Formats: sequence, C-alpha cells, structure tokens
Amino acid sequence: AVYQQLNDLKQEHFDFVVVGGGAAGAVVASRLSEVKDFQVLLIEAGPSNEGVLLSEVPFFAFDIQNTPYDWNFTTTPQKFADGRVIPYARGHILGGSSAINLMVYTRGSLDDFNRWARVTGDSGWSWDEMFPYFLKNERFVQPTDGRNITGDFDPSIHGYDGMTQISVPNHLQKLFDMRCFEAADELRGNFEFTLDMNNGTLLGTGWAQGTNGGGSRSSSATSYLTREITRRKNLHVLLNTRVTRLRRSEDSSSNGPEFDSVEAFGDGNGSRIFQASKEVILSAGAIGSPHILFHSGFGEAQELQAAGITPLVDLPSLGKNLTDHPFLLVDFMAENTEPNVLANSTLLEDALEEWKNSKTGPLADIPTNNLVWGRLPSDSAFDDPGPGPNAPHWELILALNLGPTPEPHVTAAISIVSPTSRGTLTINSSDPFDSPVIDPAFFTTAVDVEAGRDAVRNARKFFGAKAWEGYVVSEGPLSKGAESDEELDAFIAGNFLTTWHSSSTAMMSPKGADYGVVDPDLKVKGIKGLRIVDASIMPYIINGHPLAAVYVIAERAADMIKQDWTS
Ligand SMILES: Cc1cc2nc3c(=O)[nH]c(=O)nc-3n(C[C@H](O)[C@H](O)[C@H](O)COP(=O)(O)OP(=O)(O)OC[C@H]3O[C@@H](n4cnc5c(N)ncnc54)[C@H](O)[C@@H]3O)c2cc1C
Repeated sequence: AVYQQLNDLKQEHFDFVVVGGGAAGAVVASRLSEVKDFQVLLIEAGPSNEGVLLSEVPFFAFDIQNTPYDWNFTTTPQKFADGRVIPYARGHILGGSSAINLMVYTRGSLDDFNRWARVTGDSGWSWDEMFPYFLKNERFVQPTDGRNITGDFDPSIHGYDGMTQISVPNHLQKLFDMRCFEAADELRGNFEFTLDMNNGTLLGTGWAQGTNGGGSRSSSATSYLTREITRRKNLHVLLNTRVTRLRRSEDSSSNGPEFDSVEAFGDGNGSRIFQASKEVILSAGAIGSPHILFHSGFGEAQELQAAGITPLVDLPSLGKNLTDHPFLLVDFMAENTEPNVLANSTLLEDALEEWKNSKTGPLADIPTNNLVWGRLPSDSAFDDPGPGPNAPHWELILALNLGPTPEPHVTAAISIVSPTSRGTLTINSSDPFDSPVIDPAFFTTAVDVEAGRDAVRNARKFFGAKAWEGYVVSEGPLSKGAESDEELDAFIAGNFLTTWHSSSTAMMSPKGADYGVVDPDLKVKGIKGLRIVDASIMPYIINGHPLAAVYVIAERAADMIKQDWTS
C-alpha cells in the first residue's frame, strides 16, 4: 500500500527498511517485495509522483527544478568559478531524481564497468556480467510519432520485457536533426555516426535514447512502483516522511542488524521509529545517504565532533569522493523555421493540448534528440582521464531552442564526463534538517579544464560544419571571441553548472580494504545488516549519464539481498 502521511502506517516492524524511494530505492523495494514472505517498508521524503504534470511531460524536464519536487540544494562557492555558488537539484518526489531528470538514457562504456570490477575485485561488476541487468531493467518501446526507426538504433542490444521504458525521440526536429547527422558525416573523427551508443562503446554522434515511453516520462516510480506492484500486501510505501538517523540495536547479541531502527519525521506530524529484522538499506542518493550516516555517527571522528555529533563508526572515506560532471551551455544563433514552443504561450498551449490528447508532438520528447561523445586528442599532454578507449571525455548534448531565449538558437550543452576532480560532502551542524555541505570541486584538476576547452572547441567545429550553412548564423555572445586558453577558461569559469550526476560519496572498495565505505556486496564495512544501494557506491562515476547504471546497481543488489535471505 501507499501511505501519504507518517501516521497512516500502523506497522512498525519489517524485514527490510529501504530509505529513499528514488531510482535505486524503488527498484530494491519493488524487487524484494516479489518474495511474499518479506515485509518491505520504503520511506520517501517527497510526495507522490502521480498527477505531477511537470514530471510526466518529458519536455518540461527543466521546469520541475526549483519546485517542491526538488531538494533545492546549492553548492559551496566554487573555487574555479571565483566563488560562484551553483544550484544543485535532486529529486524530492517518489522516483527521486529519475522523476525530475533530463531522461537521457546511456549505459556508460564497457570500460566503466570493467574498471569497477578491477578496483573492487568483484567480476560481478564487469560489463559482461552486468549486461543482463540492463536488459532486465529495460522495456524498449516505439516512439509515439509512429515512424520507422530502422537504422536509428541496434535492436539486438535492447531489452523488451523489463520495467523502465526507453525510446528514441518521439518527435523529430526535422531540419535540425538532419543537419546534425550531415555534420557528423562531414566531420567524422570524434563525430562519426554511431548506430547505438548503448553498445558498450560510447563514442560518436547518434540518436539520443530516453527513459520515456508512450510520450511520458518513465521514472522508477512509474515503472517499479505501479499501482499493481504497490498493491502487494508485503510492500509498504510511506511518503512525505524524512529519515533523520539510524539507531543502534538495543540488543547487541541479537542476530538482527547492528543498526536496526530508523528515526523518521513526517511533514509536521511528529516522529516514529521503524525497525528492520533483516536489513536496513540506504537508497537516499549520493547526497542523502551519507547525510543520514553522518547524523547517525558514521564518518571521520574529528569532523563529526566538530559538527556536534558523537562518533560511533569510524568511516573516514564517507563523503570524501564526491564526483560529478560539470555542465556548460554554448549557444549559437540560428535562422531556423522550427518553432520555439517554450518561448511562445500560444504554441505551448497547443502543444500541451496535443500531448494530453495523443502523447505526441514536441512535449513528448526529452530536451535533446542527438548526442556527440568525444575524446581529447590522442597526442594530448594528459594521461587518459577515463577508464579506457571506449569511454568519452566530453559530451555535446545537441539541442534546439533550449530554454526560454526567444531568438532562434541551437545549443551544445557540454558535459565533462571523465572528471578527475574530487569533491566532498560534509555537514556543519548536528541538525539533520540542515542541508549538507556540497562541494563538487568542479574543474580543480588541469585535465578537467583542458577537457572543457577541448569540448568548447569541438562544439564550434561541429556547428561550423558546412551542413549548418544558412542555418547557424553566429556564436552566442557569452562565448564568442574566447579563443586563447585563458579566454576559454574565463568563459568556462563564469558559466559552468552541474549535470546533476553526483556519485561516489560512499564508494565500493575490495573487501578488507582500509578505504572505501561499502564492500562489493554493498554492505557497509564492518557493520552487520546495513547496505547502501544508490549512486553513492560507484567507485568511479560513469563516463555517461548515470541513471541506467544506478538501475543495474539496484537490480544486482536486489538479487544479492534475495540470495542472502532465501538460500
Ligand atoms: C536535474 C537532473 C537531471 C539529470 N539528468 C539525467 C539524465 O538525463 N540521465 C541520467 O542518466 N541521469 C540524470 N540525472 C542523474 C540521475 O537521475 C541520478 O543519478 C539517479 O536518479 C540517482 O539515483 P539514486 O537512487 O542514487 O538517487 P535519487 O534518484 O536522487 O533518489 C534518492 C531518493 O531519496 C530520497 N531521500 C533523500 N534523503 C532522504 C531522507 N533523509 N529520508 C527519506 N528519503 C530521502 C529523495 O527524496 C529521493 O527520492 C539527473 C539528475 C538530476 C537531479
């Protein structure tokens, strides 16, 4: 059942308590409740996703930020940006960030997963062993415009019976999309056409695939927590309830979890304690999970004491390895005939009407149809910052009329996907309702800055191709004229944002290692009955959009947990 408020739920004891109903938590709770004997509680801080138009309509993806469905965090002043503070969205809704994100579906490269296997000593994290989980997660569907998509993707590598709906664009921007592929054919090299960027080699130019199906967003809530699933008698989904701390078991001799209780606060209606007899699973995300652990006494003793918290579990790596992809918009003014729906209220009304009637038209689409993935030149002075030759260093998310600028324009939204900068997540108060301190430390290594420059130069090369003659007119005013390294650095520093891909704050390391937060089976080191299952456990960030990786982490975790408790 789904409970809207803390006191609607009467039961207090469960086999599993899953904290955070985001991308990973929804998967874990859904899969564990397939075992009828397991009593599963899923606690989510945010409200239901049902009927939230800003989440359902793919093209409104940017508009849901800065609403109550977003935690509305900000970063610390960023050094490379001369102290600028960056808004840092995270989903605060059932489905978590999968219900507010931009829906670009990329699995990452085979090198990403093989590096995970290498650095954790667990071959189960390798590309080959994780591949079946991609298929288990995925339900590839046809786009709603009914066109023939032969040649737009590789049907042999997709899943058709899974949970999350994936599709290629639902609505073509004919003049724009065509030129993207003409430019790719003309330029080759980094821009070479790729039939399917989800085949393990994430390089070149191709059609974007999105976590949307039938013209609507497919989040972990719409796919793993359908009404049919939440009707299960053994699955309890508690909304609008924030977990503040884990509590140590009062019975240390018991066979149950060492931290067997969670303290939860409802929206304005008090607090309750819920208990797990088998495991507590933290899935509150790369920001939320460490935040709860700090307030429960996990972390580096001195840091905890400085915040007024009594240290209980020495875990110096917690929050230390925060990794994210910096983001930068490079605009080019264009003469095009395709309408800017978001900038014109009449067009927007018509488009919304069309979407409501048939789930077709521009609003059925995610904000990009085409992506380019490239690498630093092979003679670059820097060592490869990524996991191997199949992984990109930067991405150009190609978009038409992105954002509300009324003048026709095209955008290369750059994401630096192989960052070597490492930030921190910490706390500076003992009040769990205070926001954590988020410092992604963007662009604090020379190679990340070089990747930024290289991406801007490649964005210019792309939109400078002959294919854009008569369409792209000039570079936008913010980046125009920035040619030297120093000028480019000033443009980047003044304008970069986040791609919202925070990860690695509770990284996996080999069993027995004296660093890291969880073992390869995702159990918190040295603690019985506590796992972390979300983006925080990635030892390295995926060199692509991370949601698909989070889904397969959660699918594998659910299998591992089931196996531990049913065999
Ligand atoms: C704006 C935005 C755009 C993005 N675009 C893309 C994209 O296009 N493609 C892609 O692949 N990835 C994208 N991502 C990243 C992707 O969505 C995340 O990597 C993924 O959702 C992380 O999954 P998670 O389970 O770790 O955390 P989340 O999905 O964030 O889930 C965490 C959940 O825990 C809940 N929670 C947190 N703290 C508590 C607490 N104390 N008590 C109870 N509940 C709590 C949160 O409310 C949330 O529901 C984007 C993210 C954002 C925010």
